[in-house]
Amino acid sequence: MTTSRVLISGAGVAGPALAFWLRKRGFEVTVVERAPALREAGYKVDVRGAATEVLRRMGLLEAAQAADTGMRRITYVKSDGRPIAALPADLLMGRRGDDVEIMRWDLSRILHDATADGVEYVFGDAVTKLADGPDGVDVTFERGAPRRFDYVVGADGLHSATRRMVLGESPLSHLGAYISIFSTPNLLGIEREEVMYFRPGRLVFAYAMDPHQDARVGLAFAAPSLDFDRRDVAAQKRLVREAFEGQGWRTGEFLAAMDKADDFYFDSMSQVELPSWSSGRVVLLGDAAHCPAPASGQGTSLALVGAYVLGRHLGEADGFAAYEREMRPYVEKNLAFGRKMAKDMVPGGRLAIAFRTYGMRTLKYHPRKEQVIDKILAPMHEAANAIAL
Ligand SMILES: Cc1cc2nc3c(=O)[nH]c(=O)nc-3n(C[C@H](O)[C@H](O)[C@H](O)COP(=O)(O)OP(=O)(O)OC[C@H]3O[C@@H](n4cnc5c(N)ncnc54)[C@H](O)[C@@H]3O)c2cc1C
Repeated sequence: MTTSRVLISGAGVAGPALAFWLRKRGFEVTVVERAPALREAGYKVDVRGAATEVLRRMGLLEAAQAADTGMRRITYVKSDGRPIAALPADLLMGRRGDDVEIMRWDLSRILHDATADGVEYVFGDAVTKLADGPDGVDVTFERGAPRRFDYVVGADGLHSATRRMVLGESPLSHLGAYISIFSTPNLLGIEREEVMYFRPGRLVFAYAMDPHQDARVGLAFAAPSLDFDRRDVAAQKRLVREAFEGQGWRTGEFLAAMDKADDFYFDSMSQVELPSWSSGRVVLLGDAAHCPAPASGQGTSLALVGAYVLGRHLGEADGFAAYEREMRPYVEKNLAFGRKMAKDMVPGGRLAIAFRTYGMRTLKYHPRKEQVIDKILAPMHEAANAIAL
């Protein structure tokens, strides 16, 4: 029997994780990544529940834990910067057992390094055309020579080009908010701390691991679907400025830092919901198949678990159907959770903020705050564990 050749488009989280399992099964794996190198920009992401078990089975849990952000505290502030409440990060984020919070690039690097030997990584290229036939998929690249693969996997994120090529335009489900995130000097001098500030229809957050290193600032705001060019960064920065100008606390300084930031990220809080994740010999994975929206905090976990499940089934007669059958209920739970979180992430009006502020103030003194938080976060833990591996 000849070795099956698999092309994975995207070296984020899902792509290298799938490469890990396929290489183990003896596939010849190529990963093509549009960026010229592993993408360094990013934010912190969570690995929870079933996904931590996947990292353990990969033998990478310890490496991920060693790179944990070690965030200690979440502080809510008023417009004059005075704290409303400061609570332990693990408590508020509902961290359990082996859950990991890690910078996206650290995780991506760990997965890449674990697969660099034996997997062909091609950076700075992208698929332009897929011709799916009975004997394989003929793939045309932007730069490289055309090649034939037995299977192609689209692990190319929320705006997946693979998805567009095989399933046509599928509109994203906009959840009513936008989020931007970028690096700034650590203006607050914080260490292993996240600071949050709420305004009607707006959320500002800033976190840093080290007082001497850059912080990440996030600016999220409620808005109906906006028309903007995804390549026009200056226009996106203008949208964020319009939403946050004059909003108090340190937002003016953050906006000034945003203008200088070269790792500015901006996107809609959106989900991908598809009736099917494959067509012929092409299959989608991770955010490309089922982005649950950043507010869910579950995208990374879905990507890792999806890679594990697809890695077991790819190449079997009914492999894509089995992958989808096992993943669907877990994905649906997390999409539902993501929709709920997107509503809660950015507060509505002043009343909603007053309610939240009251909750945070009193929680600090609540004798059973662990149980209160556990109850609030029960749907997250349920979603994170809604698959038997
Ligand atoms: C602001 C923000 C905060 C988030 N916070 C969290 C969180 O707290 N917890 C959590 O679990 N998740 C979080 N996420 C989501 C998480 O980052 C994603 O769900 C996760 O990274 C999905 O992995 P992926 O590999 O499917 O996609 P991605 O990580 O997006 O990787 C896709 C890769 O494909 C590449 N690519 C794109 N197009 C092409 C192409 N045409 N050809 C080749 N390569 C291509 C990209 O450069 C990228 O490297 C957050 C996301 C955002 C945006």
